Amino acid sequence: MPHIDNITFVTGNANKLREVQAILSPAGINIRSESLDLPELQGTLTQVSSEKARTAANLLKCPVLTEDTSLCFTAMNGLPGPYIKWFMQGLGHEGLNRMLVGFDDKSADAVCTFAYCEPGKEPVVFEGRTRGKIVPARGPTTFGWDAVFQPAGFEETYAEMDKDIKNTISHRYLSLQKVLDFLKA
Ligand SMILES: O=c1nc[nH]c2c1ncn2[C@H]1C[C@H](O)[C@@H](COP(=O)(O)OP(=O)(O)OP(=O)(O)O)O1
Ligand SMILES: [Mg+2]
Repeated sequence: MPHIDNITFVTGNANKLREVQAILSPAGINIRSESLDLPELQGTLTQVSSEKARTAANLLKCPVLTEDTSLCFTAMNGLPGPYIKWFMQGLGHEGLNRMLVGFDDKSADAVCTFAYCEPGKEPVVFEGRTRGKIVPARGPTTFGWDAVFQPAGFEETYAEMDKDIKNTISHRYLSLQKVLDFLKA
């Protein structure tokens, strides 16, 4: 099992990379990274994520970490899920809210699915989930759907929160803790 310093985190999303670095830095970890927008298969959260890692490991020929992020509306049986990127791009914050007009249940799960893979081996998947609800956009609109997701137990959206708070309760934080436990074991 390689040390985390010898694993490359592959993502095309600079905001994700920034958060991963911020979550890992208190532990003194400085992860390598590679900016690549990998092709993504359709399927369950686990399938999308593990195939992304397999592709990255085969491309870069080294141990990799990738992650896929989903936003799962309870009223829609978990959709848009891993397809949130395209819904966000096509509909924007207002459209995401409009999707839930007609449903009383505005709850949603933010899910981060990390996958670790060594070339030629099977990917290992780690899931982190933060429960919350979809609200009209509040706060800076710098990162994806942060402005419309209000985590349960908080009055602020992810976008309004201090980054230090988001990074200790987020789907990404929870998933990354599982990755660290796996790498330590
Ligand atoms: O904490 C987050 N807060 C708000 N929005 C977020 C978050 N994390 C990902 N996002 C957005 C980015 C993309 O629109 C979609 C996930 O798609 P996803 O394929 O995982 O991300 P991506 O294509 O931007 O980067 P990557 O190269 O790692 O696949 O949700
Ligand atoms: Mg992607």
